[in-house]
Amino acid sequence: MLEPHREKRLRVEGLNAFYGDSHVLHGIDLHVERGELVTLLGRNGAGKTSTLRAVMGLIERRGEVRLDGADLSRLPPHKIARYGIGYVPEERGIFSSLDVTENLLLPPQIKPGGMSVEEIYALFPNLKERADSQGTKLSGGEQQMLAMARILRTGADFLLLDEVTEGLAPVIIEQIGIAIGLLKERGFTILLVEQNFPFASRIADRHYVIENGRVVDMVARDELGAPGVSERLHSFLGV
Ligand SMILES: Nc1ncnc2c1ncn2[C@@H]1O[C@H](COP(=O)(O)OP(=O)(O)OP(=O)(O)O)[C@@H](O)[C@H]1O
Repeated sequence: MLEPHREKRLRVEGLNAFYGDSHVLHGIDLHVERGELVTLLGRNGAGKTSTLRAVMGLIERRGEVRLDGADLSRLPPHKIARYGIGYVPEERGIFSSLDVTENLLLPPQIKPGGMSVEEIYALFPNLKERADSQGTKLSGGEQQMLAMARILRTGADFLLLDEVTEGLAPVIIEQIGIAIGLLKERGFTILLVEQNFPFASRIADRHYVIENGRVVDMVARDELGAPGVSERLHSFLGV
C-alpha cells in the first residue's frame, strides 16, 4: 500500500527577502519535517536571521512559506503566529522591569497546549530559582531561558530559535541543549540558527548551510562522519 502523502511541517521555496533596497535572501529552499530539529549554519551576514524573520513575515519577502500545507507567504506576523510558530529573536525581548514569573504570565495563549508555569520551571530549573528576580537582574543565560520559556507559554509548537547559545558559558549552553532535547521529545519542531557548530552537531537532525542568502549545502546528522563532509563544512563555516 502506498504511504499516505505527508505534508512537510515547514516548506520554504524560493524565499527572497529585502531590507528596503537591500536584497538579502536570493531563493532559499528548505524544509523541516514534523518533530525535526534543523539548524541554519553560516558565517556572519549569510542570511540566517533574515530567513527566520522572513518565515515569520517580519521583513519584506517573496516566495513560498507553507506550514502543514497552509500558505503563510502573504500573512502578517500576528496571523502567522496563530499557526503555532513561535520566534525567539537573538535580542530576547524580555520585560526587564518584571520578575521571571510575571514575564511568564504575560504572553497570550495563541494555540491550545501552552505550557504551564510549573512545566516551564521543570524544564528550566534555573528559572524556578530566580522566579522572583527582576529581568534586569538575570544573567545572560537566564534571560535566554526566559525568552524561550515565554514562547512555550503561548502554545507554539514550531520554534524558530536565533543563536540561543551566543555569549553563554559552556555549563549554561549544556542546560539549554538539555531543554531543547526535552522539547524535541515532547514533539516540538525546531529551526535553530546557530554559530556554535559543536553544539548544533550534538542536538540537530540536519543542517543547512547558508551563504550569501542561499542554501549551499545540507548535511544530515548521520553524514557528519562521512569522508569529506567535515572538510566541506569547514570550507563554508571555517569550523
Ligand atoms: N536591519 C537590517 N537592515 C539592512 N540590512 C540588514 C539588516 N539586518 C541584516 N541586514 C543584512 O542582511 C544580510 C543578512 O544578515 P543576517 O542577519 O540575516 O545574517 P546572519 O547569517 O543571521 O548573520 P549574523 O550571525 O551576523 O546575524 C547581511 O548582509 C546584513 O548586513
